[in-house]
Amino acid sequence: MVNPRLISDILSLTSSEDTVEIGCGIGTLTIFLINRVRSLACVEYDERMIRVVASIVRNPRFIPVRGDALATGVGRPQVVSNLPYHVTSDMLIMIARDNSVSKAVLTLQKEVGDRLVAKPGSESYGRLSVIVQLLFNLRVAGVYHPGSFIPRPKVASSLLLLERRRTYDRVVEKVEHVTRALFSQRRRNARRVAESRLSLSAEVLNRIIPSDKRVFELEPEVFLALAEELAST
Ligand SMILES: C[S@@+](CC[C@H](N)C(=O)[O-])C[C@H]1O[C@@H](n2cnc3c(N)ncnc32)[C@H](O)[C@@H]1O
Repeated sequence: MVNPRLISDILSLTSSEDTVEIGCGIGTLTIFLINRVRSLACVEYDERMIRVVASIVRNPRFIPVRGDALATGVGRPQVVSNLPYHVTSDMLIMIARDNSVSKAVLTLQKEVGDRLVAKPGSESYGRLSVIVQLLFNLRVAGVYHPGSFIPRPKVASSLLLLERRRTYDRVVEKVEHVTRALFSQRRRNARRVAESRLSLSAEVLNRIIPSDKRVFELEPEVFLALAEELAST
């Protein structure tokens, strides 16, 4: 990350609470973040990077951890990350499932950011949009040119702020199941797909799913209502 505007935008969204940075790299953001938060743990997969960052950020409030963030989880109220591109979706689901996280300040590919904030009926709307929108209030805080990074990616990036509005619980776990089942046939009539993929009665499906909607046109609350029915059976 080499764009000072992006770094300052991230810092301005970050609160002072205990924080985890996922993937600190050589510490470009970390050296500023440590002065902004009460304590900072960094989970970094690459052992060489963690050695570099540990030698640069010499502060008793800094805890460098060599590990896979998908395995360690977050376990703190705030997470800040320029997410590793190859595991962005997995990281988002991990953060969504971790109720210790109340706030996330995330840099990710613009295309993924667009998917997260997408509205029902749009091409970008999908599983991730539903799950993340049910759990968080979210907004795109900025869009950044590929030259903001070295090496330079092919695509632009977005900065997203996520603030938790709902706990991940048994019902949201069922939302994961419902969205997986229905979005496998996103353009088909939602009731027809639900009849074949969910173990719910026709009466329940007819009550919850509007007859003329296709899967990708359903509001997040419809997936939630289906999940609530499944969780109560
Ligand atoms: C996109 S780079 C961000 C580097 C730095 N924070 C910056 O913005 O310049 C992502 C970092 O995540 C690390 N990483 C990749 N997979 C990871 C994982 N599963 N857990 C923790 N760190 C990971 C990579 O080694 C890399 O340093």
